[in-house]
Amino acid sequence: MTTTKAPKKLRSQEWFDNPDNPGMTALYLERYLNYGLTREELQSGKPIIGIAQTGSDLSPCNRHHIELAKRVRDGIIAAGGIPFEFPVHPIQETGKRPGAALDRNLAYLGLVEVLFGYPLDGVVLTIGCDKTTPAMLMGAATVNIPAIALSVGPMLNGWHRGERTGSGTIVWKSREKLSSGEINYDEFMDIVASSAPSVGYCNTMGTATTMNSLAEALGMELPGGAAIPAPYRERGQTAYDTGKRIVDMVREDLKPSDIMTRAAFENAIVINSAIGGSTNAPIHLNAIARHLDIPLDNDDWQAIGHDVPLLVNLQPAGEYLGEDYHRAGGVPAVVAELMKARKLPHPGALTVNGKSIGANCENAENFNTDVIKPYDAPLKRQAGFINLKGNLFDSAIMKTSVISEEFRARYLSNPDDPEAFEGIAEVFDGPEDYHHRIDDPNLALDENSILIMRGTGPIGYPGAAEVVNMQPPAYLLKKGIHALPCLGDGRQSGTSGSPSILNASPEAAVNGGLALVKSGDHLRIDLRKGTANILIDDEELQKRKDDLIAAGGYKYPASQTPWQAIQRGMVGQLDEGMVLKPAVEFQRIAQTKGLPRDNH
Ligand SMILES: CC(C)(O)[C@@H](O)C(=O)O
Repeated sequence: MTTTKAPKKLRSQEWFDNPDNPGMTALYLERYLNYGLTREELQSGKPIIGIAQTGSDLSPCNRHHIELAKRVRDGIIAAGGIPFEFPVHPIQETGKRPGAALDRNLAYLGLVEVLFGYPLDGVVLTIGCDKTTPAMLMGAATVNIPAIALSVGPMLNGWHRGERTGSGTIVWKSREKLSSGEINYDEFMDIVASSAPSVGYCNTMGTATTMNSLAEALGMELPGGAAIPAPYRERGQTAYDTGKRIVDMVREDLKPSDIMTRAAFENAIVINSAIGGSTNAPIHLNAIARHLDIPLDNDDWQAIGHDVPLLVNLQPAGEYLGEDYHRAGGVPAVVAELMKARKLPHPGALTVNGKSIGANCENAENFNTDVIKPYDAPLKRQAGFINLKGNLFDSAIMKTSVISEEFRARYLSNPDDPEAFEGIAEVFDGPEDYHHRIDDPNLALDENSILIMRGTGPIGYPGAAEVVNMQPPAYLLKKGIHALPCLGDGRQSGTSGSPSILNASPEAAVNGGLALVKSGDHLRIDLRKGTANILIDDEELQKRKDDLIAAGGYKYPASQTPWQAIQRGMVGQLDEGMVLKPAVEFQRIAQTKGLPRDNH
């Protein structure tokens, strides 16, 4: 499928070439002429292309975009456009406290104001670190001017003593060894540093590689663009091609709403299961969809994604890392495997290059079937998410592809009650409480314990922190118990191999079911039925709720910054994408709200 649309007056010309209002036109033009740009350039109908720059010294995962933007500029100029690079509020997953997710909606708001308020005809979205990708796609969806995403790419593979060390995943594995005394603090630091050997984002299938792969799956990146490691030659070349392509997209008036359709989201859900994508993906894709007025929820993730097998053998669900993923063929090779099995739901979905995802990928070669498994010989069958419900919450996600053999044998193998387990709750109010008490022998935790982390959702821990993957106490680790069931209203790193029950909505901070659980309560989780319940009767549960509300509701720490307070007042829950409620009413503003008014 290709797109050809009649040329229309460029948006930027309303600023730069409006003879009906010479005063304003002169004012809009004069300062931009100071860059050495000529009137001829700005008034001849050349598309003005924004480069939304997410790289900075505060955001190491995206910092390489500062280099790549040079090649994007070259591409834009080569295709007859004019590049205008501008900064985006930095979001660094590993650096920002109390959590980078708090800033996703802030960066989104900033991008919307820039795209709407300046003379831009199209935009290159420089994506990478976890939240930069959804923030940019949400902004592009809202303003709906032609947009194309460029990944910064993963870091090179990490190595330590001849073994691959993957971002994040090695932290969770090695902290167990540190706790049980197998390695010391310095060794721990060296092992973790080895996993971050170059520019780029996490080299595992963490949230960054997931979200960049899904940006490609949604059709918003050039084919093959997600997996190229940041330092590779092809990365700069893709940057150049991306710059060239956005100019033509403006000429074709190919907009995010033409590409990110319900069909594209359904493709992305299937591809997410096949790559073993992060539990953060439903949050962000549900959010992007909301900004496009496309219905999408966690029931869709289970219905469309659960039966899809795991094909990509990357950590944390598998063994390899980002360079291997790229060399095996990246997203196009995964899509080709799905297509051969007729499991890509919508091969006809349009992508930024003007062709369908099916046309782009059907002949893509899989160069390493140990890294990208054929559909009929997957790493795991039925590897998508389960959407659990019950009196504990209305929705919480469990990633089945990271359920280990040890976990399955201990919790999910009772022949009389397959896929279900019961346990006794130990409740922690936030990560501080967990760190303070987990090794206390008086808790007497054992394999029947279920660890609960609450107060960590979008309101309780503003933005919802990645704190739910809790390791067992040292005394259980030493006995060989590497994972207890974990459950929480916060999130978990996409690099974690723990099969936690995450993103529970509504959260404790709005007096959801988790606020009512007490340590010692019996819980029942049934993966086949998709249920998670406290085993107490409804009357007792209602009484606990009444008592909690009478006592003023679940308590959480006060806001520490203005944005924390503002967002807390208007943010939704994780199952609905943690979006700002008023913001979703502003879908497609460039089409529905006209142009902004003149400023003088
Ligand atoms: C590893 C991080 C920082 O936790 C994140 O990038 C993720 O994968 O979720």
